[in-house]
Parts: sequence; C-alpha cells; structure tokens
Amino acid sequence: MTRPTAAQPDGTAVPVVRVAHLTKRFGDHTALDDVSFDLPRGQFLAVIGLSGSGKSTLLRLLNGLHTPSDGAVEVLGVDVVHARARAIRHLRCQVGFIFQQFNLVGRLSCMENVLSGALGRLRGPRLGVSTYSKTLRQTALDHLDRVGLGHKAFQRADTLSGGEQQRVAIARSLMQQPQLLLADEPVASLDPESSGQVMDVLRRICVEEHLTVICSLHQVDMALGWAHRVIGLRAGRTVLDRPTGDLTRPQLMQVYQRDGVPVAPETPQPDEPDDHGLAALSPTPQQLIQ
Ligand SMILES: Nc1ncnc2c1ncn2[C@@H]1O[C@H](COP(=O)(O)OP(=O)(O)OP(=O)(O)O)[C@@H](O)[C@H]1O
Repeated sequence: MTRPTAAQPDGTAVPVVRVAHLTKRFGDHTALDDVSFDLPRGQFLAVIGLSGSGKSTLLRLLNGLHTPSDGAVEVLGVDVVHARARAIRHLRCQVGFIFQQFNLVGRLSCMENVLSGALGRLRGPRLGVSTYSKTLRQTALDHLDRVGLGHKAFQRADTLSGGEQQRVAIARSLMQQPQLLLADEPVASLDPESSGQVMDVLRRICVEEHLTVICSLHQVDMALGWAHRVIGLRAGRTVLDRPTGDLTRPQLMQVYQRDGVPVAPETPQPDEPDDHGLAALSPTPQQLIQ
C-alpha cells in the first residue's frame, strides 16, 4: 500500500500533523496549553503524562472531536478548525482511531468486525461477510494475518482475549486505509505480554507502511521501547519532546511531577484474561472468500 505525500512549495513533505499553539479550555480549566509540534510521515509518536495531563484531549483535537480554544491543527494538510463538515468527514476516513476498550461488536466474528472498517468507503449498510466484495474479504483476511489472527477470522470477537481483540481493532482500522493512526491508551487494560504484542503490531505497521502513529501511553518503558519520539505532557503543557534514541528513563520520568513533586506513573491494571477458548467457527476463511 503506498501513501501519497503532498509537497510544500519548497519541495519538502507536508507534515502529517501540524499543531501550533494549541490550547483547549473546558470552562475555566485548561486541559491543553500552548502545544506545538510537527509530525512527519512514518513517525511513531508516544504521548505520555499523568492522568489528566491532556493526552486524550490532544488526540480528540486531532480528529476534530474537540474544537480548540486557541491555536491551529492541520492534519493531512486539512485545517481541522476551519474545514467544512464534509472535509472533516473525509479526513476522519483517513484517520484510524484505536480505543483502550477496543470497541468491537462482540457477537460478530473478527472478520465482520474488520470488514466494518471499510464501511466509510462503501455505500449502504452491510449485513454479513458475504455482503462485502471478494476483494474486501481477502483484504480483511490479509490484515487479520498481519496482526497474527488469520486463524481466528470466524471466531466471535467476544471470545478473544483482550490483546487479541485489540489486534482485531487494529486490523479493522487498517481497512480504512488510514494515513494516520491515533491510539488512545491501546494497552492500558492489557497484561505486559499482550501489551508487547499490540505495540509490536503498531510499530511494524508504522515502519512497513510508513504509516504515522500517535499513541498515548501510561507505560514509560513502552514509550521508550517502541516509539521513535516521545512528547511528555504535564498539566496540558509540553515538558518533553525528544527522539527516543537519545532519551533515558530518568529524563522521561521527569514528566511525572505534580506541583514539582515526583509522582509515579499509574500502573494500569490488566483485565482478567478471557480464555473462553472457543473453536473457530466453520467454514474456513479461504472457503468463504471463494
Ligand atoms: N469534555 C470535558 N469537559 C470538561 N473537562 C474535560 C473534558 N475532557 C477532559 N477534561 C479535563 O481535561 C483534563 C485533561 O483530560 P484528558 O482526558 O485529556 O487527560 P488524559 O491525560 O488523557 O488522562 P487519562 O490518562 O486519565 O486518560 C482533565 O482534567 C479532564 O478532567
């Protein structure tokens, strides 16, 4: 899959995300305060910070779910603040969003959940795998294979473990053919092993497809281990913006302060493992594609 890169008048590539003096206030509370950064194509950015530091607010501003109080947001060359509703809808088709709680339809198969990622590009509703074209069914299977779950394509989504469900959610967002993937604490409810698998998938997609990824995280080691760059937010302000290559854990821990006092980052509690272990439903994926 190749992704177009627009060029600026000087020939350099347009950043996928361009944020300038971005501020978001809720009443008299400032959730995001004068944040600025550019993000080139193919970069994996981790956004870290204590609970309430503004990570989700930043992600929601990037796909137009919040309107800024001040400042500018440009995503894929679109001015998110001033664009018409139609342009925002089109932009959202190009921006995948991964949630902490996966947001799959539990009673549907993994395959059908993944196929639903293509709905934004299709006309009319779809009910059942067979109502999608053979090409789309093959693409969905390919994405499930890429996240290591091709063999579970026809298993009900709610019979998968949390980590597997998150990988299905990633496969679903790939059906959108996104140019930007926003992941809001995608591993917060997972155990360390599943978290590593999800981060592996995100990093691999980023590198192989030159897809830009912004991932909010509570786990500092995940940020250091998987991201190209880390932005640290404290009380809505950027207090760190560095490539991970020249970043040490103690430097990173400086993000975790409240009123000048060091605070340990929250340790997310993994969900109970879901081991229903139900066998995949017949027929086989390839039979259904034929
Ligand atoms: N819709 C809203 N209305 C009022 N206040 C809000 C709203 N959304 C966020 N806030 C406030 O803005 C601040 C930043 O919230 P945000 O959810 O961005 O933090 P976060 O870093 O993502 O936190 P967490 O890690 O717990 O998810 C918080 O104080 C929060 O209470």
